[in-house]
Amino acid sequence: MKKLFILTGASGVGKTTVSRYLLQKHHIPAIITHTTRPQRLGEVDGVDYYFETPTSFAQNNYLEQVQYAGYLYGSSVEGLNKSWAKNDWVSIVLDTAGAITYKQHYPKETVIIFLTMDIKELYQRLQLRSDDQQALKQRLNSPEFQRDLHLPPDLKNQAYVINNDNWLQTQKRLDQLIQRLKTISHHKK
Ligand SMILES: Nc1nc2c(ncn2[C@@H]2O[C@H](COP(=O)(O)OP(=O)(O)O)[C@@H](O)[C@H]2O)c(=O)[nH]1
Ligand SMILES: Nc1ncnc2c1ncn2[C@@H]1O[C@H](COP(=O)(O)OP(=O)(O)O)[C@@H](O)[C@H]1O
Repeated sequence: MKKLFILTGASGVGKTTVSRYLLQKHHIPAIITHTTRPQRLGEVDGVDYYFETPTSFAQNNYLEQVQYAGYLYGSSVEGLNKSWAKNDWVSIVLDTAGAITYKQHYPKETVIIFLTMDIKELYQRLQLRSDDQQALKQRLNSPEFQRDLHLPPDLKNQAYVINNDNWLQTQKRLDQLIQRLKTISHHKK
């Protein structure tokens, strides 16, 4: 059965790290989404995101799109269907608004993983990752960042909440979850 793992939570909480782990350890590839945010050092166009100008962003056809800390982000049905054509289990990194939209569109297929972590540690991680203090400040103050620190009421009892303070523990939780879902889908066959 097809599955879509949605990795969500505030900036810096570990969504991208988890998505890479799901690929490396469990062969679950991530769907690439589109954004107008400037490329960060080390990010690759067509790998981390499709980096767009506001004009090119508007030309795509999105299942959903959001604004996050001043930039646009969007994901397409085409991207999902292309990924599902190659792999039954795929992942996507979304803000919580996107996670809610996907849950409504694909209630049976979505598995939502909401990541949390100690807030002080989160600020430190973001400081370490950021090369632009002004951009970081804008992000931390954005209503979207503040909103995504907590599980939204619409996702209550709909998400696996994983604390990512400790990477070894996170890997263990993810492995257990994947194993459980594999067992369930095996019994359904
Ligand atoms: N709804 C939605 N959110 C997205 C999409 N692409 C990325 N995001 C989310 O947008 C937010 C900002 O992403 P980014 O600028 O890469 O910052 P990060 O959270 O620090 O990695 C994160 O919560 C991403 O999960 C998308 O296509 N749709
Ligand atoms: N459990 C962890 N312990 C320590 N550092 C972590 C952990 N998980 C992620 N990181 C680091 O924190 C930073 C933010 O993680 P990232 O996956 O980019 O978050 P997000 O995609 O949610 O913004 C990265 O530098 C990453 O290497």
